[in-house]
Amino acid sequence: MAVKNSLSQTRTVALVIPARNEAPRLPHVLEIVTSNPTAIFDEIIVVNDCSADATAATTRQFRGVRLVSLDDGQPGKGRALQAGWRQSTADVIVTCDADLGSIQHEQLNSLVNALVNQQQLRLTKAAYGNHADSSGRVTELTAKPLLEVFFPDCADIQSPLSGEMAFYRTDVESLDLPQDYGVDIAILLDLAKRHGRSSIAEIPFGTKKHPHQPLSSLSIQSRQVIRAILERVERLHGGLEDAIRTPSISHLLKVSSALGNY
Ligand SMILES: O=c1ccn([C@@H]2O[C@H](COP(=O)(O)OP(=O)(O)O[C@H]3O[C@H](CO)[C@@H](O)[C@H](O)[C@H]3O)[C@@H](O)[C@H]2O)c(=O)[nH]1
Ligand SMILES: O=C(O)[C@H](O)COP(=O)(O)O
Repeated sequence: MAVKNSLSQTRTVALVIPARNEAPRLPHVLEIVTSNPTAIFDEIIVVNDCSADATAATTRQFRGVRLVSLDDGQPGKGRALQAGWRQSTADVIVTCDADLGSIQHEQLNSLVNALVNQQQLRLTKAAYGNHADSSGRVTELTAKPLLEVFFPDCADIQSPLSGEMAFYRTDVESLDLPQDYGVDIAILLDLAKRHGRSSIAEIPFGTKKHPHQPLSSLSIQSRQVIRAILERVERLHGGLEDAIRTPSISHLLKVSSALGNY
């Protein structure tokens, strides 16, 4: 069921779903991705990330879905994703959260179709909502402000933290990625650095329906996202000191002094 691009090159596609304690929500996502005849996945891999619930048993109920189980007591979304795609030889990897109430198979197909048919693209990502009030809290309060300051080329990305993405397996295999929630923004920034901002495209996915974590959990997630961004400031800009001399920081200082007038 591999996908052909406009040059009739055949690409194999794997869907990787990281799942930690997702037994109640995973069946909805798996029903959608396994039941549609137009789906383009050669394999579907669920990575059960140290779950304490029936995530593994739930996955086994779906024929044709491969289960990768991590049970060393060191969970992390980034390492679950990487464990998933390391089990695959597919050309294209699609990632999708296990808890999405809003996912449609056409949306995942469109990530792959855009990637393989537009030669300049190396990463396609879901874009959710269309204004700050319909976006995520970590996205608006942590990721976007930091991107504006340190990576202004990427500041227009609507959903930099979306977990629904498509990319080439060989492209990400050589990246040094975080093991935690920093992984999505790290993939974005590393591929933007390697191939340029124009290699990334967002695909509208409408409104995201997913469980909302309490602030105490999002605070941890936020720290992980900050660490991933600052590590890239260090690696890509040569440290904060150099980044501070860039026009984006002077812009920020102007903005903050303007805000001081209120
Ligand atoms: O240790 C973990 C934590 C999460 N997950 C899975 O990863 C996915 C996303 O986790 P979730 O807690 O639902 O993330 P959100 O709070 O919705 O976070 C958003 O923002 C994160 C930070 O950028 C992204 O990683 C997510 O994909 C994105 O949905 C889900 O399938 C989880 O089961 C794991 O496999 N291991
Ligand atoms: O994507 C995000 O910013 C976080 O996952 C939080 O999302 P929420 O505010 O929709 O719960």
